[in-house]
Amino acid sequence: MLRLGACMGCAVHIIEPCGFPFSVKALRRSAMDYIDMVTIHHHMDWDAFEKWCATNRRRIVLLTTACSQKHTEFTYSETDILLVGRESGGVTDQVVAAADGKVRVPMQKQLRSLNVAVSMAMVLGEALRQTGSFDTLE
Ligand SMILES: C[S@@+](CC[C@H](N)C(=O)[O-])C[C@H]1O[C@@H](n2cnc3c(N)ncnc32)[C@H](O)[C@@H]1O
Repeated sequence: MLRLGACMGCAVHIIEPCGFPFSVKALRRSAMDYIDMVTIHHHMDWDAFEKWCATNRRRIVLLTTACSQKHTEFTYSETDILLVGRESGGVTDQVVAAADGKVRVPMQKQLRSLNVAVSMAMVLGEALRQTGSFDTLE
């Protein structure tokens, strides 16, 4: 995800409690030198993240299998925050309630879900395409 953010020029927000020990050292191990090329916002809890979004007038667009809106039928803005849940447990009801929009990547009916990074890459790709942001990349 950090590599995706670095390559696409998108900031990454990490909200505690996250599913892995957060430290620059640990992130550097997995994201290698890409970590120096991505802006990381680290929020101590959900309330802090929501406050940041309100202060910075950001819309929260939740990626979830539990909605009917296809990710290709949603209209994105450049300042949207695309939010994914935990690999293990998804998101809480509080997070679902706070989302300004929800999108689902269509899948084969009998399967449960994509993984976090793959679903994010697909939705981010559509958002970047719609907002013309790919034009600013090489
Ligand atoms: C592995 S899934 C979580 C599975 C978890 N057991 C659940 O029931 O939510 C991790 C995250 O990836 C995202 N995700 C996975 N597949 C998706 C899809 N088809 N459409 C939208 N988001 C998806 C969601 O944000 C989800 O919270």
